[in-house]
Amino acid sequence: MGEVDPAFIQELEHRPKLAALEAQGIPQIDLSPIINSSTAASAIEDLVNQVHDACKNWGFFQVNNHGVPVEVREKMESAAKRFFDQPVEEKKKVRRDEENPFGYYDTERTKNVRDWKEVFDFKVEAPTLMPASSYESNDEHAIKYPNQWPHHPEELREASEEYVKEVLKLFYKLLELISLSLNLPSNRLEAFFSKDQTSLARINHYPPCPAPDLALGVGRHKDVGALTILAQDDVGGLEVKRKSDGEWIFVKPTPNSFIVNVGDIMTVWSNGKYEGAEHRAKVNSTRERFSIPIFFNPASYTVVEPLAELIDERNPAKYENYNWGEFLATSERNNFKKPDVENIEFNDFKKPHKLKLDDVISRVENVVI
Ligand SMILES: O=C(O)CCC(=O)C(=O)O
Ligand SMILES: [Fe+2]
Repeated sequence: MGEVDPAFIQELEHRPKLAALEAQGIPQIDLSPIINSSTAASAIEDLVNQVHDACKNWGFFQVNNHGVPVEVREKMESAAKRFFDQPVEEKKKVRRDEENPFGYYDTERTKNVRDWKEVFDFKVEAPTLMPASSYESNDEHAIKYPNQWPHHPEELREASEEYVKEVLKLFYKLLELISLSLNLPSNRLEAFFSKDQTSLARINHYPPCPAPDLALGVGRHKDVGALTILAQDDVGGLEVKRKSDGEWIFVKPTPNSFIVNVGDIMTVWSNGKYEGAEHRAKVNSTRERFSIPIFFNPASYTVVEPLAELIDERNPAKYENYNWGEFLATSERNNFKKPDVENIEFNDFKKPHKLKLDDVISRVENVVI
């Protein structure tokens, strides 16, 4: 990546402050009650309440005692480092392109500004049934995309597959807790993921940056899927926009914990009870940083709409329904073929019936950029 190309430079108001604000961080949730089999019902109830408050007030929380074995995570992290330590020509052997949207990529933009990062993407379920780029609603053009695994390091595939298997178990536990926290049966959301899920795992590598005051590793955004589970290393850089006052709060790295956040699909399912928060990743001039998010998404043919149990006369649906595959096809086509335009985001794609101030602001920004 070398020196700072103007394409990486953030507008003045979006540049990061180098001193981090750590006060009153995201909620910490200890999942041991659901890992131990002999847990009292009251402990589960307490956990469900914590999940409810975290999803509602922050859209983000951190979990520990989550059941993912530390060795599995360490193996994943060391294979990831070995992959990115290689020369760029080697990494580009598995580059993502119009034929295959998964693999290595180093030119991603968020809100039309280059991110100071390189990524390696792979699907949780492979091959994944994804809509072809020209989407039709009864899509006969769905394509089964395989993952592209590099020859070097050889262990990346096995380490990744093992890692995903363990994080999936955590995901299903969180999904149960979230269902309960919305006063729904614990298995209410599971069916969305039982077949053809389009979940995506990503390894983010942020090299040291000569201008960490001007560029960002990932610019401000909300995740578009249902739920994200992210592992970050000990360097730190993730910041979450606190809902109560709009301040950017640094998420202090905690060894062996995971960061969980709500995405736009969950916002719609919950009819706006749980809304994800904007977040971004800062970079620094001395240390490279890694983070590994898994974006959990339903099957591409899912129609995303507020859950019927959560709407009634007093709580009418706040969102129109939309087809997840159509959203994916539109945003992916946009990112591959028209790199100079804004990436498609949820707010541009489907407008809630009732506009909230946030939506208005983000659309105004989209126009200005
Ligand atoms: O690196 C991080 O901490 C955040 C990454 C992120 O938000 C993303 O990849 O969507
Ligand atoms: Fe994100």
